[in-house]
Formats: sequence, C-alpha cells, structure tokens
Amino acid sequence: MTDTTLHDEIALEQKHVDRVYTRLARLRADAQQAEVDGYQLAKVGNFGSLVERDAMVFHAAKRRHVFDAEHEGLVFGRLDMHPETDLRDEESVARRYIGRLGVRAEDGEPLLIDWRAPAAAAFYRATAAQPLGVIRRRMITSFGERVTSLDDDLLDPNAAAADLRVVGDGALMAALSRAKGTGMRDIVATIQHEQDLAIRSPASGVTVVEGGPGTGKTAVALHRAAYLLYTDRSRFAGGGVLIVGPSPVFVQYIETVLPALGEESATLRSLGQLVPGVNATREETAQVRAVKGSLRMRKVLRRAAEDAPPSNPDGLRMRYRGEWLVLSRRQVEEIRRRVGRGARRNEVRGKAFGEVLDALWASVKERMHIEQSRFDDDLSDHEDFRAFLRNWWPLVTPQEVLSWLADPRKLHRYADGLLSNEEQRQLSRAVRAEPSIDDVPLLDELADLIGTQPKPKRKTRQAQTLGVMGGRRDRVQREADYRDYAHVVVDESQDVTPMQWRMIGRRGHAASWTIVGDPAQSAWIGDAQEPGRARDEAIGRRTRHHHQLTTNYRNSAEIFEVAAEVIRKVSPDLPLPVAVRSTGIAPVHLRTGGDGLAQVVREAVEKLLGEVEGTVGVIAPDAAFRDRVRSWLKADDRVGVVTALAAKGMEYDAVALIEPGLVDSARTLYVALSRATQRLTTVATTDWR
Ligand SMILES: Nc1ncnc2c1ncn2[C@@H]1O[C@H](COP(=O)(O)OP(=O)(O)OP(=O)(O)O)[C@@H](O)[C@H]1O
Repeated sequence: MTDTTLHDEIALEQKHVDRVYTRLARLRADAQQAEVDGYQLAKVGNFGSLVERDAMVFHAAKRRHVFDAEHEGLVFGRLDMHPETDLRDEESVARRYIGRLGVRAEDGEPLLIDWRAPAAAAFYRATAAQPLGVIRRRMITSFGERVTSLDDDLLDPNAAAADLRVVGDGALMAALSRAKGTGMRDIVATIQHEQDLAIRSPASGVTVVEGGPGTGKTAVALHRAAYLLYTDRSRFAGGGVLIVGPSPVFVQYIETVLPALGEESATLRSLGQLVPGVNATREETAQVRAVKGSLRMRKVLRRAAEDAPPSNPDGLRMRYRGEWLVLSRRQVEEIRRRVGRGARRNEVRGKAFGEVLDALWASVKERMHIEQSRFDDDLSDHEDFRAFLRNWWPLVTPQEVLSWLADPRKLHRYADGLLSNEEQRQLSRAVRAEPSIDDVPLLDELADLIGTQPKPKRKTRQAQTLGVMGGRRDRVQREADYRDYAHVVVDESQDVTPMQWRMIGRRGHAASWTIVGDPAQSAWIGDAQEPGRARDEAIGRRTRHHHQLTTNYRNSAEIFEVAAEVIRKVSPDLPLPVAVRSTGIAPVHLRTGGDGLAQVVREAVEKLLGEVEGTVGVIAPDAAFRDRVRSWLKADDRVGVVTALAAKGMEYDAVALIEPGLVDSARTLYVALSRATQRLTTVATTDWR
C-alpha cells in the first residue's frame, strides 16, 4: 500500500462522510422548524391543538436531540458486499456505511445505517471463515468531521475485484492503545464477534454474560441497552431500562456512554441509590456484608418490623366522664399481635386504633349511658388517648426500624436462632445513622414490610408520563420509586448480595434482564449458595441465554499476568481470558518500610502521571487506608483514589496499588490488579506475591 493509495481512499470516504453531515444538518434544521411550528400551534388555543402541540414539540425535540448529540466519528464503518446482497450504488458495488445513527437521503437512499440495525450486524460478525456476504470491511476513523485513517479487513479475497484496495492495520489495536478520559467510551466501531452475539441476544428472557476482567462485559451491557432501545423503542423506552452498577464512581464512569450512543431512556443507579432519598456510599467490611447481605436478614427484619416501638407505653389508663378507662400492657400487646400479624404496620394503624376503642368500650359500656359512636368520637379527640396511640403505634420509617438493630438486646431477640452471637455483635455495631450501601436493601425490605400510611389518592398529571415538554432533553419522567422497568441490566453481578437481588427484583417483576459478571472477581464471603438462589428468585423462570467472553481488551498482557498469578493460586482451573495487547512494559513492584510508605506512594503516582496521558487510579485496601492515601497526594483531576472494592468495574491508564497484602481476599486483589490499561505499580511494606 502506498501513501497515495491511502490518501485517495481517505478522500473518497471523506466525500461520503461530507454528504452524511450535510444531510444531518438539513434534518436538524427541519426538526428545529417542526419544534417552532409546534409552539405556534399553542396560539390557536383550543384543547385539541394543545395536545397536538405537545406531541409535535415532544417528538421534534426528541429528534433534534438525537441529531444534536455528539457525533464524533459519526460514520465509522463501511461494508463492501457481494453485489447481489443489496444497496447497489452507481459503481455496482453493494456497499453499506455503518454509523452511530441511521441517515437517509431525501429520496430514501440509506446514507448511513445505524449500528444496531440488522443490516449492520455483518460489520461485527463477518469473519474470513464466514464472510456473510462481506468482501471488505473498512473501519473509518475521524477527528471531528475529518476522516483521518482507514483500516481494512479483506474477508473474501476470491470475490474481490482486482482494483479493490485494502489499507491500514488494526483499528482495534489503535482503539485499545488510546488514552482513557475519565469516562468510558463507546466501542461501536470495534465491537467483536462474541460481544456482538451477546449485544444482539434476544430481547426477552435473561441474557447472562460472563467473562474475565476487561473482556468488555460492561461495554456489552451498555451497548445491549442501546440496542434494545433501538429494536423495540416503545417497549423499552416506554417501560424504561434500569442499569444497576456497584458504586457511584462506577456509575459516573459509565454514564457518559449511553448518551454517546444516542439513548436517554435508561436510568443508571448504583446499589446505594436504588431507594429514593438514600444515596449511600459507605462500604462495609466483607464480614458485615456477609451478614447484612444474607437472606437470613429477611426474618430478622420481619421480627423487627413487628416489634413494639421504643416509645411503647405500659398499657393505657385515662379518665373519661368520671370513669377510669384501663387496658393492661398484656391486653394492648395482644391487640398488636392480632392486628400486626402478616400486615404492614403503617397500613393497619387505623384498624389497630379501632380495636383499642372496641376493647375500651367493651370494658365500660355497661356503665356508660351514651352511644358507642359518641364514645369513639370523644376519645379520638382526647389528648391522653391520642398520646397513647402515638406512642403505642407510631408511624415508623424504615430508617427507624433499622436503627433498633443497633440495640444488642433487641437484636438478640430478632436474630435468635438466625445469627450467631458474633454475627449479632458485628451487625449491631455496623448500624449507624448514615446508611451504608448494604443497608439500602435492608431499608427497601423494611419499606416493604411496614408499608406506608395510606394516602388519599390524587390524580397525576399526564405530562409526567409523557416527558418534559420542550425541555432540553426528552427524558421520560418516572416517579422516584418507579418499579416497573421493561429491562434491567445488572453489572458486576458477582457481587450483588442476596438481599440486593431482592431489592433489584422488586423493580423488575415483568422485566427481561441482562446480567453481566465474573464469578472469579466476587468478594462475597457469605453462604456460597445464597446469591444464586436470590438471583433466581429475582429473575424468575425466564429463558436464559448464556454468553462467555474470552478476550481481555483492557490490560496489557504483562499486567494481566500479575493478576492471573493471584487468581490461579485460589482457582487453578479457572479459564482465564487472553490479553490481546503486549506493550513490553513490565509492572513495577516497590517495597518499602512503613515509615517511607507515604513518600514512595507520592513518587510512584508522580511517575505514573508522567508516563501516561490519561487517568491514574490509586487503589487502597480499605476506606481508612484510602483516606490516608488521599491525604498524602495533591488533588489532581487525573487521579482517582479508591478502595479495592470501589475499583470494581473501573479502568485507568495507570494504577498504583498500595499494600496489596492487606486487600482482604485474593479475588478482590485480582480485581484491583486488573484495572490498568498501560502501567501497574504496586507499593508494599510486606511480601504479598
Ligand atoms: N470491542 C472492543 N473494542 C474496543 N475496546 C473494547 C472492546 N471491548 C472492550 N473494550 C474496552 O476494554 C475495556 C474493558 O471493557 P469493560 O470495562 O467493559 O470490561 P469488563 O469485562 O466489564 O471488565 P471487568 O470485569 O474487569 O470490570 C474498556 O476500555 C472497553 O472500552
């Protein structure tokens, strides 16, 4: 290949790319005009035209937003197909351009095919062994609107015309070697065959994707969400797609990917954010997680939810019309048991109050010369009676009930026969005012057990479900505790605790699922069977489609070898992914005495900042250590200091792992060691390998 050949080919592709951008500008202008026309309709003023206006503005704004989205690398692929395949152009070569969205010329000719469309599948799936009608696959790399390079795969040399040119080498390798920004990038231009199969797996049922570190599970999950929204927009955008990730840093890392894919109907939440009004970030130790995450907590919480409140009075004694009205503690507790059994305490308060009134009336009715209704009315207004009710059966919040577990004596009653003394001790000490990530499913469970006070029903406005009219975005507004998602994506599923599965399951009763994870990266030390059981309960009996990813695209082979060494010690037979990129740069392992640690860490991080253009992750064994390490370092946008647990799912150009020997399990260490794309430095005061 000569430079002129490449130059000529680039010029040729530039012509097509220009045509696409020109057409896109036209479509954008049309959408803008439609929006303006929609607003004009409002001036007509009757109800019908207002509804029409809303619909028109809504759809136009939605279209405009799609056209406005960042379109760096809008056109990224071209397929030259066997002439009989389709889309003949004037040169009688069937060719398809693949891009981030679909664009048609005015006469309907497809200028660009959306990567999610069936016609684009061959771009990702064709191989030399199975060309699927593709003669040449071309990847087009651009900077802004300018085509900068081309990479071709000749898949069917026998069918290629003599003058067909093949240029470039390795778009995938080029993509993998690029420095990382702080957010994840989409991979639409270089999705690989096995990934494509998982992305386009059937929309119904449960798609389970497993694979080692860096195999693209997260990328696949997100692209799958975008694919589903494309294939059945009304089902998935209407019902919504919930994407659950392990931590807020992770959610931040991936949240830029979906808009880049042109999708806005997805809700991203970390496990600490699934319950409205709670945003938990505190991590528990592995021991406490094993207790809080265990299914045994269901019963512990049920007992707590049925317990008397701390304000419980010692029976009822009050004066009324010269008489003493008395109910013993035993009597009121008997009512509590009867009314509370199997019911949600906040929802049956009215019933409980009625029973107390009945019991009082039964004890004095012989001596009262009034109607029972009068008696009820008087007592309901009586301050002593009202004070009794408030203390005896207050409206409680999940947070309050959870806080009762901090009292060792109470917890002993709730956990009797369920948790060992040691587990009880750990649990009661780990219940604090500020909820941890593992408290969130407990709060969700309690909310389910205690219910809410029945409220008078109010009608919700239609606009809530239709979307934000004329707003900057076309995001559909859902109520805070929306639970009817059409699809649920669970990332890093190996670390979802049984109680978390229950919480996620409540939000996807009728959903189809995509579950991605790597069992080898699991930090769960509780009952090994429970997570699987809880997961199966959450997803039900839907058909499962299994996919295994086998290539590690993140780590250099040199870095992954260090991680692999660690996991092989605990799982010698585990099939590990193959790291495709070799850099020739060996990881650096530093040893120091305790006194010198801060200085060595500072120097190591400085050095890494000089060696890579992008991000540096500094990983500490636990939260306390993370805070110490933070205090040693200057703030820098390129540096993220996280715990080994919070590093789950994350990726950095370089990683400095501090005190690997203190990371609490080999599996978590495996996670921490497999986060870097280019450089890995470990700093230790002990021998850890
Ligand atoms: N086909 C691809 N083309 C280009 N880059 C890819 C491809 N597949 C994956 N990558 C890149 O590899 C890196 C790892 O991907 P991802 O984070 O999805 O892996 P993962 O399997 O979820 O990893 P882990 O389990 O370790 O968290 C990302 O930078 C991603 O963009």
